[in-house]
Amino acid sequence: MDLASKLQLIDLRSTFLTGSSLLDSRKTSLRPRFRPIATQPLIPTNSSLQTTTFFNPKQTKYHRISAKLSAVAVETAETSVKDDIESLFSDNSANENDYKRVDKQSKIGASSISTGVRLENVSKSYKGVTVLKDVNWEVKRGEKVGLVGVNGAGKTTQLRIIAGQEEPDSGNVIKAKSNMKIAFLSQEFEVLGSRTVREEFMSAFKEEMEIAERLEKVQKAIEKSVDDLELMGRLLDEFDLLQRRAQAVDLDEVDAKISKLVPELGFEPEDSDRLVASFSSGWQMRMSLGKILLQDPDLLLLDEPTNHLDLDTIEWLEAYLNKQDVPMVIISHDRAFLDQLCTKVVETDMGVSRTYDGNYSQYVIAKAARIEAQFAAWEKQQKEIDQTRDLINRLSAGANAGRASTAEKFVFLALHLRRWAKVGANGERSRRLVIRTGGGNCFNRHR
Ligand SMILES: Nc1ncnc2c1ncn2[C@@H]1O[C@H](COP(=O)(O)OP(=O)(O)OP(=O)(O)O)[C@@H](O)[C@H]1O
Repeated sequence: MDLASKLQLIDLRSTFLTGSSLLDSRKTSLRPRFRPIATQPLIPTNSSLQTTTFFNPKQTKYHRISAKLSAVAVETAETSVKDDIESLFSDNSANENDYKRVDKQSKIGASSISTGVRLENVSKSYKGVTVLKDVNWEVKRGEKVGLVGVNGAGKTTQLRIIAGQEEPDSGNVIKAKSNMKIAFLSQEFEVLGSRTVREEFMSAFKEEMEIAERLEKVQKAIEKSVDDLELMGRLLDEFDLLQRRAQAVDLDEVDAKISKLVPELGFEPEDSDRLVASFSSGWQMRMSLGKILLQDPDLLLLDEPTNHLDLDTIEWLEAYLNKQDVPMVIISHDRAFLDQLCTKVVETDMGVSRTYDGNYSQYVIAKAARIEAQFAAWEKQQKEIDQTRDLINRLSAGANAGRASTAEKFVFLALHLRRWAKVGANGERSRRLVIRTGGGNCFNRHR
């Protein structure tokens, strides 16, 4: 395609930048500033295309937008002019690598799931110390899983494995889709005090921001490349590509989403222009959470989100999270918080996980009942052991008196004692039976 056709094509495609709510200059928006460049020849003056206009003059309204944008734009190092120009062109290999990285972390196979994530036989050790041992559980859409366990039990490790920040030593993390958006809200809220509230929300749209910023840079480069037709052709191609990407990510929707979310999070309209630093940690948490939700995550991981929050904010957070349908995993030492939210509790104890349906109170009751049942079974076993030991003692006495043979004693032991080794009060092997054939006691018990 020749240069004239490319310019014409871009002229048509650039209409996505016009006629939207984003043209309202009272609002801060994601749009970059596009100045009309028709006053300046795009290509040498001997060309018939010199008066071609491919940006809408209305877009001069983006001055304020651009200023906002630059505050959140990713800073680039000053390099040579040539490097600057080359950096404007898309690097397709980056996307490919991203894809490979994501694919390595997730498995989609026979046991795939339609929503959320499943841990299958996940094990993890640090420096030879086992933290997780064949851990199994899952979270689906509509479910809120509370991860509980003592300090150091491996709760955060599980979240980090799900988020792809750690690799399990063995086992699988089955994800509903390979490019799953996993959002992680920790107690350290990721906000920048020097941004305004609206800029903070805009920063959630990393890809969209990058596209908007690059569109602006490429446009400037096109203006400066009038003496180099080959370069201009490449830049126009890049511009075309970026515009198509901008259409795909739908920049208009970004702005609408932010406008909808701001009041939902409890902010007043005038708060949009206030600096993040002027808000308390509770309000900064709302911003952090808002940014996460703006990205429509497929899975939400929360690690101690209530730390440093006042009671009112915790209650607001409970109510807000309760309305969300996204699969959620929550680590919290705040039992009331877990009680309000959880539909399922996964306890990790000595590296082993156990799933309980219901909220935190139901987990406490179910766990108590399980321990009671185990204890009852253990007590029953103790009685049987004592009774059997009496019988053995009597048999031994009988054998000494010539009434039972050694073979008869061993048959008795085989029948009655093997099962004792299997179950302890906590379900573990609690006793080891050692049968001595010599004199003295018939067996020893070791706890
Ligand atoms: N990168 C690491 N290197 C070495 N040991 C680690 C690493 N990450 C975690 N651990 C150890 O693994 C164990 C589990 O840590 P983890 O943070 O998952 O526990 P937790 O249940 O979240 O604890 P807490 O409730 O205190 O946050 C701890 O003993 C911790 O010291």
